[in-house]
Amino acid sequence: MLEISSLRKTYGGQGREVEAIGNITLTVADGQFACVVGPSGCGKTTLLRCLGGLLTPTSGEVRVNGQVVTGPPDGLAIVFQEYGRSLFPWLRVGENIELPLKSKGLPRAERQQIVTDSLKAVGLADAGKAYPWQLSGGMQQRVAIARAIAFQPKVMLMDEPFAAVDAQTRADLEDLVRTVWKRFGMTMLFVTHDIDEAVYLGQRVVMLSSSPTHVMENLDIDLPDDRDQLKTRSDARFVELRTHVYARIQEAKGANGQSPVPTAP
Ligand SMILES: Nc1ncnc2c1ncn2[C@@H]1O[C@H](COP(=O)(O)OP(=O)(O)OP(=O)(O)O)[C@@H](O)[C@H]1O
Repeated sequence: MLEISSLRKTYGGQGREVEAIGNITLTVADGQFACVVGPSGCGKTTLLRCLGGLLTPTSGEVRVNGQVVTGPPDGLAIVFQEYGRSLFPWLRVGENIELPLKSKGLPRAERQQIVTDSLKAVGLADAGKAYPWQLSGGMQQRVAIARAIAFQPKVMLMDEPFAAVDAQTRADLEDLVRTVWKRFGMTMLFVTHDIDEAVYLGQRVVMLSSSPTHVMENLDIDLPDDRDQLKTRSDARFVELRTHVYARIQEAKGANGQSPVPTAP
């Protein structure tokens, strides 16, 4: 469970203060898949960093599984956009996944089993001995997801994880994330720029306003649970939902003086 209460975050320094988050209140229930969208610079990454205990809120409170976040919380994993920077190039894929497990104090045999299972879960059963740089971008992001799964998190945060991969790989990874979420039942908060991706993946889409950032709308995604890249995306309800989200984000951009895209989606 994620509970964000009146969260405000400003960055300061050298006489210039930036209000990254104005006032966000948001709850994500256990096991829910929520996607967050909003105009560029509205504080999505800042929000995830506060949840992950990597940044201290200026005011307000963030709780993960009932505990106030004051540092990286137990049972929480984050997958970042820059897989190239999040994997250690001098460690093999299996060692990358095993590393955080060492801090859990698990015996070696158990760690190895978890590494094998996690790689299998992301379709990379044979990649354990490779180095990350020997793999494609999409495969490296699978490794980053495998590492997060291996940690058996109750909560998974994903920050634009597929922004740097090609469209076909992106579609495969989206389906992988849905499969992993269903299999492991974690609470998922997924930040994306891509409105279609948010509607395709989520049970709910949280729309953030532009600065001063607040939750503009919480939209339930009432699409069937079984999602399919072709069928779901051509479903009339999918088109309706993504059009609604698109219009709201354009509105938010307009309100902030950013020029909205002139044509309808
Ligand atoms: N370390 C920092 N120091 C100062 N300002 C920062 C810092 N990090 C982010 N900001 C500012 O805070 C605001 C929110 O940034 P953030 O990266 O959280 O937004 P975002 O919604 O994730 O952006 P995007 O959609 O473009 O990735 C921006 O104005 C940004 O310039």
